Amino acid sequence: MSDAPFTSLAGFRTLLKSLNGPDGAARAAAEARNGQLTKPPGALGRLEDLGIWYAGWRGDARAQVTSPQVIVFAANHGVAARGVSAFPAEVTAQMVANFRAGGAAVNQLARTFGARMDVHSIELERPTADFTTGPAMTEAEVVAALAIGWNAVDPASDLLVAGEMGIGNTTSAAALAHALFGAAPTDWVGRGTGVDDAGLALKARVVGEGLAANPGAAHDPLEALRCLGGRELAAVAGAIARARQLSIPVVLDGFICTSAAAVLERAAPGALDHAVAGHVSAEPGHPRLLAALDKTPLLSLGMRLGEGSGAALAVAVVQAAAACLSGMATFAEAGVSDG
Ligand SMILES: O=C(O)c1ccc[n+]([C@@H]2O[C@H](COP(=O)([O-])O)[C@@H](O)[C@H]2O)c1
Ligand SMILES: Cc1cc2nc[nH]c2cc1C
Repeated sequence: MSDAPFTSLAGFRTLLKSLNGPDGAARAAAEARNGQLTKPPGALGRLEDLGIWYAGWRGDARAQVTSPQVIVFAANHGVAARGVSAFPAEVTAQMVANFRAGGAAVNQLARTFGARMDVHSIELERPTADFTTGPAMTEAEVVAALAIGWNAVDPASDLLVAGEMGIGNTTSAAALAHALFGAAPTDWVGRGTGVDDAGLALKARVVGEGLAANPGAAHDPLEALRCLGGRELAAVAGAIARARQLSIPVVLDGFICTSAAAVLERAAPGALDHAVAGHVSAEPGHPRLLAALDKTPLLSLGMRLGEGSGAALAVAVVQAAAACLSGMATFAEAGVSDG
């Protein structure tokens, strides 16, 4: 645990502008090693780029993924009272209990790939304000949530998944994406947990109302997070920023996680260079968001659960990429004739 080195959005913005890059020497060594491994050049496809990317950020040409961390941040949204979800807001707290008991999908995925899992429930009894009537959070509230995410990252971990749980948060994520990237509200809304056609139309109206009620959100990504986001989205953003400071690569999850991450990239271009898209969600705004961020997902399995599940599954792909790059023999070592 650490005390977050910011106490205001201005402080967080300053920090984002001074982020570290990957280790160029380790990356170059990984590239050179990849070129000598016992396979035709490029035969491991994207796994090769992924392994080199991971090695560069870890500062070790033979880095392996041995201590991944999955964190699930949960919070409640005032906008849920507008009827934008197929499920009642109580489900957020009920799912937190399920995460803690080990019964959710993400628990099984984290365990399958040897990841530590932590759950941070953020003031569930105090939902954010309904963003169609004004800002969802005060500056103190959004900074506190960013700090919860920042402090949740284990410095000893070597890969991070920041998941989320919050009934109503696909509407918040759509509003955030709309503020960050423009386009129409209908381009960003989807069925979330399963709303019907009327629910989908309501979500688009609510997103439009959110921008109208918070005009400053369109001009400043961190202000967009404060006005349209939620505590779990801010915590996801804080955790991803902290991972960057610790040189811990990140696997992004679905639509909500990616919208929170997008705040960082819009506030400081390059702020997501240490992150890969774990999967593309069935939520229709997600492929659009990934395209805007120039990220190609590792997996496309039609998942739309959130809670870090798609990213936890993609941890296996990053583990595999790092294992090949670090563990394979070179042509010289194996006595295999090269081409
Ligand atoms: O990750 C995704 O792309 C995703 C897509 C749809 C729904 N979810 C999850 O479902 C919840 C939000 O859905 P909703 O309908 O309440 O806005 C929240 O807990 C998310 O984790 C997540
Ligand atoms: C049951 C349920 C589980 C979830 N996990 C993440 N978001 C969720 C939303 C619902 C409704």
